[in-house]
Amino acid sequence: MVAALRRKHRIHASPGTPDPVASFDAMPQSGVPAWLVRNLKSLGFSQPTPIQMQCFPAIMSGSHVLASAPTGSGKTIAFLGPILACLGKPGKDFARALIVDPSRELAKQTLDEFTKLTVGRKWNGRLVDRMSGEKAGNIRRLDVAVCTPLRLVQMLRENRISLDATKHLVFDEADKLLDLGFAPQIDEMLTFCPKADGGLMQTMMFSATLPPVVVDLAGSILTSPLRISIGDVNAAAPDVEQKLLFITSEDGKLFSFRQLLQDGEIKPPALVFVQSKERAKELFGELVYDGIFVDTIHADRTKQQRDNTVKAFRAGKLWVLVCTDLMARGVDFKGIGSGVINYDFPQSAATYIHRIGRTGRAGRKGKAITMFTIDDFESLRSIVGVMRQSGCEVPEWMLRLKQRSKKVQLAK
Ligand SMILES: Nc1ncnc2c1ncn2[C@@H]1O[C@H](COP(=O)(O)OP(=O)(O)OP(=O)(O)O)[C@@H](O)[C@H]1O
Repeated sequence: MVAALRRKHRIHASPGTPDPVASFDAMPQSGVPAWLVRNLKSLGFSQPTPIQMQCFPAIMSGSHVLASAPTGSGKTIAFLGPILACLGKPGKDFARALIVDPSRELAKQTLDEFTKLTVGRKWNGRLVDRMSGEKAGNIRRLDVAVCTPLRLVQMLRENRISLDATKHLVFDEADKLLDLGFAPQIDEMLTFCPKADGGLMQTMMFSATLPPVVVDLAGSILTSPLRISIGDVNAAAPDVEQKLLFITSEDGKLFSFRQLLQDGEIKPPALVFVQSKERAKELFGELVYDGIFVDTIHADRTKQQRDNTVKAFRAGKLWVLVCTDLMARGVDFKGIGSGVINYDFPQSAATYIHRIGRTGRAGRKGKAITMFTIDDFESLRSIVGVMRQSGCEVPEWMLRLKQRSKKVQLAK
């Protein structure tokens, strides 16, 4: 029966992983508090997603966990839920569980999910950022702390907070946190974590993409982790229709984008990814004069501006949100149906998977359009690989372009 359940939901688990739970109703028998199951159901969820089925018992067993599942498949609750079950009830210590997210937007969203899960109960959760850091010495009780690496390390370095009471640690979007941009901060933060029996407290890593090099790296941080994956590893979410759009020159992108909007190919709200903050500012400047309700999110915008923009987009007050890869990871916008546009070509298959994963979430259908020019030919192959793996037909003309790309490369 367990094997059949795993097969049905494409759950892969390393030997020794406890049996998955098939339904919310079965959860109390395996120690999940009744109030938590009630709250899960009152969110309108009829059954746990596959990653939740497997992660509740795996995390509640106390093991370290390395887990991957498609974008939008409910990974946040897959770690928050069992952590709350392990913590049992609100406590008196600081940061009993610590969730590390690569962006402030994602950290805030994780906290929102915590708030929904614990509604009606006296749990404490908060974003541990610079502001709360100033007051951090006064915060005694904190069940779940959510943070970004930079702020966390700053506060640890300045001895304003301590992780001595932390029992559960989650690296959300683990491959992003372990890549070059964040690795020094993660290394440093790990030196502040108390060790037991030579290892870290229960540590868990989650992402939709875990390339082999990250799995190796994770192996040096985690102790005998249970390895859990749903479906194909490093694949796009199954409910996203993926399209490629060839644009003859960079200048043609804006015209094509306007055309896509006009033809209804892109239906607002739309999330438009560009490569840099300069590109974001440039495109925003163009679209704002078209009378489109547009805004932008990139690293140069203040915290307040970013928060307001996310709020406005969520409330349906913006049609188009132009953003950098800052928004590629984890962010959950419910209304995006046919509106993820890669205006600038993603630099890696992982970035592509996460960007287009902003749509087609939680069982809803989605559509993503990726523009490319002759300058992107060299990167095309890995994205076409992801599309093929998802069962997309790669048109004949694309295959011809790939041949041309070889010539282009040779000509260089
Ligand atoms: N059991 C469930 N049934 C239906 N919807 C769910 C369930 N669990 C979570 N969701 C919803 O699914 C959406 C996606 O969840 P979440 O953001 O956790 O995805 P994710 O797997 O972390 O995605 P990403 O890899 O992009 O970060 C959220 O809106 C969440 O509330």
